Amino acid sequence: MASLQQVVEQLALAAASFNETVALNGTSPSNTLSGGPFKRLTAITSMLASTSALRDWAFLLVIGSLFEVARRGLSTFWTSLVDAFFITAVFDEDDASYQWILAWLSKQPSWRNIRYVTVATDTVRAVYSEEGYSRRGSISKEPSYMPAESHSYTLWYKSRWMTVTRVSVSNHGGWASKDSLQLRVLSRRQGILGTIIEEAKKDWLETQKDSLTVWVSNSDNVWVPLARQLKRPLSSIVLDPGVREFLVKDVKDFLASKAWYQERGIPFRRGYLLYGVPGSGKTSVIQAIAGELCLNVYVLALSRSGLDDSSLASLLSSLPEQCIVLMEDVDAAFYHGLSREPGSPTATSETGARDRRSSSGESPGKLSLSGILNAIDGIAANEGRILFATTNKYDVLDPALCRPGRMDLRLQFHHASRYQAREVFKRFFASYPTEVTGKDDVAAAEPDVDAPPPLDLASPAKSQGSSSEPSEKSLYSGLCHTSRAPKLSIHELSALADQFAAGVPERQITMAALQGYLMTHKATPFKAVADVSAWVERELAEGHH
Ligand SMILES: Nc1ncnc2c1ncn2[C@@H]1O[C@H](COP(=O)(O)OP(=O)(O)OP(=O)(O)O)[C@@H](O)[C@H]1O
Repeated sequence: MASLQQVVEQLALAAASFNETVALNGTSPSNTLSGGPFKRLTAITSMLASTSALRDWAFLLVIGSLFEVARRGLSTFWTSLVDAFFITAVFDEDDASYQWILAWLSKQPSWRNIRYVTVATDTVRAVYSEEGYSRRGSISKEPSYMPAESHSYTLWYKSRWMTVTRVSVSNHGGWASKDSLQLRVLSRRQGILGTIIEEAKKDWLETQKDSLTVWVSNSDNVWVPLARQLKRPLSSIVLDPGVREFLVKDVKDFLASKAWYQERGIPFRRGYLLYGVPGSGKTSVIQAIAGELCLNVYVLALSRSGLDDSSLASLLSSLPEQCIVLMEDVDAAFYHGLSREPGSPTATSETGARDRRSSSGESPGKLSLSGILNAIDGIAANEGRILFATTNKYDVLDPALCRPGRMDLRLQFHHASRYQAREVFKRFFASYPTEVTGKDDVAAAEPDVDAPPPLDLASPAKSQGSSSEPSEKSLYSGLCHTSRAPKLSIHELSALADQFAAGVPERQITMAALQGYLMTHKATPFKAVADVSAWVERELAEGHH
């Protein structure tokens, strides 16, 4: 060890005189090679190479190696100990089980006592308690507590000790990060994990019962949740008689027929093409069906730049077993210069589409028609999915896309019929929350506990004409419009709805436009009826339809 000390001293001396020489002479180190510092360096080198110094180096090496071996041994021992006594599970953010575990955690009594959390208020990540849904049916942004990043929590579950750690791993050079939850339960029985996951899934479904999650694919071609939406009641969709019921029955039948499909060797998939005028309810009916059947919606934008044949196939094959895939405006892909074969020149596009795209600076997609067709019904396409495609331009679509097996059911949506106009009016001004039920008067309607006492406008004689409607001033009285609007009996409502429908020409106005018009008369049904003809004239003159 003495020689080591000498080496250190020599090094210090050499460094000091080296600095001195450079500072005084302003010479570069190469100029000093023949001077004192060089001699000292030579002395150090020979000392380092001497037998005693080598012995000391070897000694240090052995000590260091022993320490490292001991450290690794301890770490392996700890890992085996943990493996022997703990069950460890990792839940990745990309997987549905991640959300289940978050929902489950929020319900654990010991979770309420944690003292360091990340607060989430966005509707996708946050795990809402039952109270998170306000009584009026909207998703309130109540904060929920998520595990903080890189922090470990200790919990007790069924008298078992467990830890929860949220880890965030960054990728793409730190631009993106991916979360995972690590659960470690002190137990030798693996069944405990199954119990937790079962319970977590149940809790999650419970929090989801009034809402559905909309997923989109991100630039990495991975499904990510975009939004949680309250379910839209099916009854809010007004189509011609029987159409809505037919569609829902068909989807339900499909979901219940897995064995039937298997027995006959038919791929268990079904595709629906809803086409027709914009604003006729295509998207709305899909949303309502998803809510009715508790299916999440996976939105696939074929015109998204960066989407190519292989990523489309992998996205469609990584869907959960029962879900709705929504390809909105499926014509957009064709319009934007879709090629028939991978790498071939555009075959189905309108002339000049590619030029338009390059001049607009849009990045060229590598999606081909055969890629889309393969993704929809190829060998890798997953089972049990329901595909809904919508378009306003049926003629642009390639017939191969529309054939049965890909689009099993094609449904055309039109401008509003008089029937639809009547029904949408009834829905708008019914003073009870559900569908028009045939109840005779408002007294039979369910009481609205939040509303102030109803206005006394029930008598038809009194309610004729604008005098029965709330005055202009009352429109801004601060009451919600449902309490400002006159409470109409079922007979009054029917009569008004008939008058309204008579003012709407058959199949010339869209449902969206009708809805927009009624929105401007939320509290004034009589005025809505009185002004409808004039409004229709204006709409048609302006060529909106
Ligand atoms: N049949 C309908 N019943 C009830 N509401 C409707 C109906 N059609 C349209 N609406 C209303 O009009 C608006 C637009 O409807 P939606 O987006 O479903 O139409 P769309 O046919 O999908 O239009 P686009 O082709 O432009 O996407 C929504 O707010 C919806 O509530």
